[in-house]
Amino acid sequence: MSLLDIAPVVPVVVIDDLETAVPMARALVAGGLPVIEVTLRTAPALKAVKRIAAEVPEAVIGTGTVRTVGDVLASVDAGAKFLVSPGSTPALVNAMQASGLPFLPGVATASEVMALAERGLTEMKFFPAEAAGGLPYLKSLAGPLPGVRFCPTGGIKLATAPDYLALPNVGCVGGTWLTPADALATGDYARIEKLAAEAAALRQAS
Ligand SMILES: O=C(O)C(=O)C[C@H](O)[C@H](O)COP(=O)(O)O
Repeated sequence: MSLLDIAPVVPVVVIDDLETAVPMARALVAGGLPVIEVTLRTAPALKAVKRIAAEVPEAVIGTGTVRTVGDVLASVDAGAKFLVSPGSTPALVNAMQASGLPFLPGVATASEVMALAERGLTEMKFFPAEAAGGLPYLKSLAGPLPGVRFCPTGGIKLATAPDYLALPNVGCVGGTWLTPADALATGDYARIEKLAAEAAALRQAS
């Protein structure tokens, strides 16, 4: 099954404390969101991926903020099941393709989408979704660029996700709202599970 079709929302998580990784992943899975993107923006990120991969087998754990060939190799090494990048350089896309993992290269323009389509790629991250034009922009891409589907991410919340999910060229959306920093800091995993459950219910609602 495509990465875009497993769950309506992909939580984008920033791990500051390694100890939060496993209980956080369990809460997201329990709420109904098994696809989890750990951003490589913090020191414990790769260790967090490794732990989640080992201890939460129901999670489909991947890395985000993948910017370099080194990030790709380190992600594979940590046990990531997919890769997400904010943008797409030829060297990075080559490395992501060579990894053999599913991946969502970041795009924000029609030309970027077309460059990836020339490589046979049909699933991408639209980033930064709201800032780059949001719903009307994605709607405008659907006509001239059929066959490409997106995971818009950046500025999307529970309230705005349904409109994105209703677009024919959107498979799922990504966002950080599922794992608020204060909930992680205080160990409020029940709140994270509740946020995940609300988001997981969007597929039926949309
Ligand atoms: O660094 C990356 O590659 C990312 O994944 C960036 C995230 O997609 C955004 O930071 C989403 O953040 P929100 O707008 O809070 O939902």
